[in-house]
Amino acid sequence: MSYETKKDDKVQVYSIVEDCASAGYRPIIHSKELWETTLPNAFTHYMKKHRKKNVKLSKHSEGGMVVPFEVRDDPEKGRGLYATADIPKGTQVWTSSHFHHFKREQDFLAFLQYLPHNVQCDVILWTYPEADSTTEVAIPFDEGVYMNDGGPGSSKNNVDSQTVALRDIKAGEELMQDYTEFIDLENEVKWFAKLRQRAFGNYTYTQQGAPPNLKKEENRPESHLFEALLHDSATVTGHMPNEADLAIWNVLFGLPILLILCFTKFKRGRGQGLLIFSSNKVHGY
Ligand SMILES: C[S@@+](CC[C@H](N)C(=O)[O-])C[C@H]1O[C@@H](n2cnc3c(N)ncnc32)[C@H](O)[C@@H]1O
Repeated sequence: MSYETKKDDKVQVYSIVEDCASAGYRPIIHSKELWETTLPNAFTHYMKKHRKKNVKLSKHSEGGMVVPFEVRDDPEKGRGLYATADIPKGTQVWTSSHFHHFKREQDFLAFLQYLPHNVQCDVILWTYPEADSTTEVAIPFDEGVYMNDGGPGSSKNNVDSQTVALRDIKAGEELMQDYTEFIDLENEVKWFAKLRQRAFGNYTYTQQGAPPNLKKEENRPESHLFEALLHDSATVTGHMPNEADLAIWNVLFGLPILLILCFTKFKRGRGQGLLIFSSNKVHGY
């Protein structure tokens, strides 16, 4: 869908998704490719073309989550971060080497242009308004974006606003923050609130809770096979199904089926084509 905004009194039209909550957006557990390639590439393209600057982004290995963790999909909260080892109180759990800020709507929209729609929805979900600014929003390009909110003042919060463990955290516990410590719910960045509203309707940070398609499996219309893969094998970091895994699945299962179908079709036909030719050879014609 198109999204119009004004820059220097000229109307600019961007192709930005506006209907993530209803249009079948699938919140998948992403492979490392998203953090290491897709998002950095989109950002460097945007900087080069729109800000006329070349940027050199820090390597993914230089920051982000710095404790052992896995990403799991919770039916209520969507994706979340879980400790896979005990974390002592006072440990830094995340560092901010991949943090990006956008002050202007047109910059954020220009950046989104370089992303597929599904990822645009994720980026809009993960971006948040800076607490001490009325114009600026921020997003890290790493798995830190999966950290959920434990609620204001709740004992579920075990990570503080500086991303330090507030108490000893046991392996298996979800890592949670109090969003109100770094998001100013009273003074949301207006241009971003509008964009988020267009993408997710009324499901905002102020109404705690995930958008319906984050919450319920049955609202995710696409492939059950992929969903099953996510749940069965994707919870441990480093063992998530990525594009390469899916390509192997396609070759393993798709190719034999395709060959059988082609073979049957050609055999019923007039005996032409590569498959019959090789089958002729096999049978010694
Ligand atoms: C930074 S993202 C966190 C990761 C997110 N769960 C996901 O699947 O990508 C923030 C969004 O997660 C959801 N969320 C965070 N904490 C939640 C909670 N305690 N209960 C329900 N939804 C929550 C809300 O939709 C929020 O806007």
